[in-house]
Order: sequence, then C-alpha cells, then structure tokens
Amino acid sequence: MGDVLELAEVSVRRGTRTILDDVSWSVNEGERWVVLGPNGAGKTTVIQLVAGRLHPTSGKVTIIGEEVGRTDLSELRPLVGLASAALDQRLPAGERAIDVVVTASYGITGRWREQYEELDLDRAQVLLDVFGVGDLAERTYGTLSSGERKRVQIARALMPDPEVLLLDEPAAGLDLGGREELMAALSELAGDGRSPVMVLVTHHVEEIPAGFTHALLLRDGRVEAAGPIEEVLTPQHLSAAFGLDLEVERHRDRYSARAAGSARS
Ligand SMILES: Nc1ncnc2c1ncn2[C@@H]1O[C@H](COP(=O)(O)OP(=O)(O)OP(=O)(O)O)[C@@H](O)[C@H]1O
Repeated sequence: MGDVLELAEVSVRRGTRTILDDVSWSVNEGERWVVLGPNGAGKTTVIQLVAGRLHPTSGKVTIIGEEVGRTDLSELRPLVGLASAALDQRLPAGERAIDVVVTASYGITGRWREQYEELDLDRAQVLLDVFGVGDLAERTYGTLSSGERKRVQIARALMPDPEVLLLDEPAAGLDLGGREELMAALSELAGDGRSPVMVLVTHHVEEIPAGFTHALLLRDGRVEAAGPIEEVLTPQHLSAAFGLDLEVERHRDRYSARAAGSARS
C-alpha cells in the first residue's frame, strides 16, 4: 500500500521562529491517524501542509503521490476534505446547511447561481443524515449550534468523496453528549473500509474516536513519537510531549489521561 500523505524532513519557519523542525511522517491507505500535542506544538501547521494550504520552508510534502510545489494544488485540493475552525469562519452564516455541504462539490463556500444536480443534493442530504443533522438541512448555518456546525462541516468535507479527510479539532467546544455523538459517528466512519484516509487533530486523548489506528505526537514542532496508536499513547510519550507526569488508561478502544497521582486522595 502506497503513501497517501508524506512529509520528508519538513521544516516551516516564520521569521526567526521554527514552527516545524525536520518532521518526517507518512500516512498509508486505510490508516486513521490522530495528531496530538500541546498548544503550539505544530498540529494545525501539519494539517495545513497536508491539505495543500501551506508550503514548507524546506523538505518535501507529497499528497496522493503529488509533490507540493510541483503540481497544481487546485486539482489536488478536492481530493482532500478539510474541516477546521478556519473553514467555519469562511462559511456564510445565511447559507442553508444543505448548501454548505453541496457547494463543496464546486470547491466554493457560498452558493450563487450554480445549478446543482439532484444527485448532488441527494448525496448532501445523505451525508447530513449520517451525521445526525439531516433534519437541519434547511436551517441557515449561522443558526446552528457549534456541535451541529461541526457535523455539517464534516458532511461538507466528505461531499466531494475525497481520498483524505482532515479534521482539525472536530470535538473542540462540544458538550459531553455532543462529543460522544460525534465520536460514535467518526468511529463508524473509521471502521468503514470505503472511508478515506483520516487524520484528526486534538489536544485530548478523550477525543480520539474508537477505530483510530495510528498517532503522531508533536512537541515544540518536532515529532515526539509516531506509529501504531497503542505504541504512541503511552504514559512515557504523553508525559514527555505535554511536559507533566501523566497516567494513561485505555478502555476498549478509547483513551483517557490525567496527571499522575491526581486520582488518589
Ligand atoms: N504566521 C505565523 N507567524 C509566527 N508564528 C506562527 C505563525 N503561524 C503559527 N505560528 C506559531 O507556530 C506554532 C504552531 O502553531 P500551530 O497552530 O500549528 O500549533 P497547534 O499545535 O495547532 O496549536 P493549538 O493546539 O494551540 O491550536 C505556534 O506557536 C504559533 O503561534
């Protein structure tokens, strides 16, 4: 199975700051990755690179076999679905949820005068249904709760049938019920062999859906650990990445972490 995404010795610098420092990482077909690390570790920067939204200062980024800088990114971008806070801000508040999803087929964020095929509208509705927001299809995006918006965004990211699905902090700001419903939907997606390669960014091990197979742990723009999830999400690696002594528990396919000794009285 070939690499779907690859960073080879990638660095990103802004002024005198090195945001990513010599990062090498590869993602293969069928894998579901979580990118984990503290604030400012470089997670969003990694996602922007593999979404084709950012060029590295040095090193090589390859997306579905095409090297960034040597290929037309506008052709590559529809193959990579992205849901992020930055996208949320670009989506028009007055647009219906169904239009937020269907416009992704055209790579745009606002519906204008295009005519959509019935097939596209049906697919958008099915995707909204899959994420439990089908009954909100006619509601305007601006009137949705943050949890509902997240789900509409994921439906949108899946609309063009991408080869890669990138989710930057999909559970941020959700209440416990909203988070768990989203985890269930993402677990189902992760377990479906027809789903695209998935990469999900989070700060919290509790926000990793069951079925995720690999983890990339970042600290200060460098790779702390990368590989099969059970080898990466150890107390040693997580303590080193987050800079405090952590205990980690795994229950079935879900994780939790807390400061070592904090549960004792
Ligand atoms: N254009 C820029 N100029 C200077 N510094 C930047 C720029 N963009 C990002 N950074 C810095 O790079 C670091 C990594 O940012 P990034 O957003 O990738 O981290 P992150 O791990 O996603 O953080 P968070 O968890 O807080 O969202 C941060 O310290 C950020 O302030």
